[in-house]
Amino acid sequence: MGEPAGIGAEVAAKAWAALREIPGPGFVFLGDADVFDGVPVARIETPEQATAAFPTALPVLHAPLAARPRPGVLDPANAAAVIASIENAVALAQAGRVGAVVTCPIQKSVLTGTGFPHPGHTEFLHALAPVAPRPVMMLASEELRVVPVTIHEALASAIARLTPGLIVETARITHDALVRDFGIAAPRLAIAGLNPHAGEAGTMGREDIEIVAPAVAELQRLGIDARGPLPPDTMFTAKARPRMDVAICLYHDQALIPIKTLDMDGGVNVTLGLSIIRTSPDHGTALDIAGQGLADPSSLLAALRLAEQLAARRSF
Ligand SMILES: NC(=O)c1ccc[n+]([C@@H]2O[C@H](COP(=O)([O-])OP(=O)(O)OC[C@H]3O[C@@H](n4cnc5c(N)ncnc54)[C@H](O)[C@@H]3O)[C@@H](O)[C@H]2O)c1
Ligand SMILES: N[C@H](C(=O)O)[C@H](O)COP(=O)(O)O
Repeated sequence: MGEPAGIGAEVAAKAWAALREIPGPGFVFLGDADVFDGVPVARIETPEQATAAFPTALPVLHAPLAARPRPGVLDPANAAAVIASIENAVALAQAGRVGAVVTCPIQKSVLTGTGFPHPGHTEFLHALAPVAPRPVMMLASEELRVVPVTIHEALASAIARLTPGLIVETARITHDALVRDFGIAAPRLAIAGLNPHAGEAGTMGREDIEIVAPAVAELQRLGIDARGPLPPDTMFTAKARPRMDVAICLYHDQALIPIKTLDMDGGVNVTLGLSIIRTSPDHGTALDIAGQGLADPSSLLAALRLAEQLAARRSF
C-alpha cells in the first residue's frame, strides 16, 4: 500500500492496467479498496484468488484505513495500517502464498513520528525476515547496480561508522545475492572511495587508505573480484559502468544519485539478505503530485518484473 497520501495507489492502479492483458507478473494490493476511484476492484479473500481476478479487476485484500486519505496530506492516524500492510505482505511471502513482496513508498517521517523504530523498509523487512546478519539495499537498473554500505543515517554518522568489516560484510552479502538471485557467476565489485580522488594518496583524508583499501584487500583474499578504492567522481562514467556488476558505495547518496540520475524510471530497489524477495520502485511518495493523475508507474512496473524474475529463479 505505502503512504496513503502519496502516489502508491495511483501507480498500482496504472501498473495493473498495463499488466492485466499481457503475460507477466500479477499482483494483489494489500490495503484499503476504497482508495481507488474509477478503477475496477475485486475484493478478494485470499491471495490465491488474485490470478483469476486480475484480467478484469485490480485484486485487493481489503484492510481499511483509519482515516480517509487526502492526497498530499500526511495523517499519522493511518501509520498503523501502513505498517500492518508491510507485515501482512511479508507473512504471505514467508508462508509461500505469494512469490514476492513489492512495496509502495512510505513516508518515513510519519511512521517515525508514531514511534516506529525502523528508518525504512529495508531495516524493517530485515527485522521481519532476516537471513544475512544485516540488510543490504541495492538499487538496480539495466545500466547500473549500486549498494550503499550505510543506508538511512546522517552523513556524519555514516562516515564515523565505516569500518573495513562493515564494507566487507556488505560486499559479501551483495556478492552472494548476485550469484544466487541474479545468476552472475563471478560478480565484479567496484568499491568506491570516500574522499575526493579516493584521498589523493592520503593528502585529502586517510579513510581510503585506512578503511576502504583493507576491505578491498580482504575481499580479494576471499576470492571476490573487487577493485578499489575508486575515485567516486569517475567510477560511474559510461566507459566505467560496463566494467562492474555492482558499485559498493559508502553512503546513501553516493550510491543513489548516479542511478536515479541515469534511470529514475527503470530503477528498482531490492533488499538483499532477506528470506523473502522484496523489490520496490526507486521513487518516493511524491506528495507534490499526489491525486493529480501525473504519477508514472514505470518504476513500479520494473519492480514487479524484477520480483517475478527473482521469484522464478528461487523456485528452480
Ligand atoms: N521505497 C520507499 O519507501 C521510498 C523510496 C524513496 C523515498 N521514500 C520517501 O518518500 C518521501 C519523499 O521523498 P523525495 O521527495 O525525496 O522523493 P520522491 O521520489 O517522492 O520525489 C522526488 C520528485 O520526483 C517526482 N516523482 C517521484 N516519483 C514519481 C513518479 N512515479 N512519477 C512522476 N514523478 C515522480 C516527485 O513528484 C518529486 O518531484 C520521503 O519520505 C522518502 O523517505 C520512500
Ligand atoms: N533509500 C531509498 C531511496 O532513497 O530510494 C528509499 O528511501 C527506500 O528505502 P526503503 O526501501 O528502505 O524504504
